[in-house]
Amino acid sequence: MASSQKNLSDYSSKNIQDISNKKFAIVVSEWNDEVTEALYSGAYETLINNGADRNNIIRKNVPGSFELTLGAHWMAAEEDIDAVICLGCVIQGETRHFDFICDAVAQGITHVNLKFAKPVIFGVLTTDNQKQALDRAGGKHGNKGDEAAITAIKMLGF
Ligand SMILES: Nc1c(NC[C@H](O)[C@H](O)[C@H](O)CO)[nH]c(=O)[nH]c1=O
Ligand SMILES: CC(=O)[C@@H](O)COP(=O)(O)O
Repeated sequence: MASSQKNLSDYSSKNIQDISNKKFAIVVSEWNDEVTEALYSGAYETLINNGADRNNIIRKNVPGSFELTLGAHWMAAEEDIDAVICLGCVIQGETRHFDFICDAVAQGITHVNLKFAKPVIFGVLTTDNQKQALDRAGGKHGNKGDEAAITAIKMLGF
């Protein structure tokens, strides 16, 4: 279902467990930072609004989305981290570089989930242009950062 049919910020708070003692790492790509900062704000506020302690939210930056995998690996390896949220924005350019980055990040983050058996959330926008990205970073289609945070919370209640 396209984001135009299901707002990224619409979620049910039913079955949300107590996360006051859960520790979250948010790894944020610096590429397209107008978008990724909006994603971070959404994720952070959604964690707080659902009961997370602000002292239990750690932010780490990486240069680009390709580096999200290693950043997520380092954070997931920390014993006291319960979940990792990866936030990035990959926008199509003139070449196939977009395809390689998107595939590498999706595969890489999947691997970190399985290696550490911890929720490592793929909060990465992969868009044709900046407008699509802004629409999904607090615009008309909601905020993928909200979605990523709720996904982390729900996985902790698995
Ligand atoms: N073009 C985008 C990039 N490119 C940079 C890569 O993510 C990576 O940092 C570089 O290849 C060095 O390893 N990154 C994004 O996050 N978004 C883009 O649109
Ligand atoms: C996703 C990218 O790496 C892309 O923005 C780079 O642009 P280009 O494909 O024009 O080199």
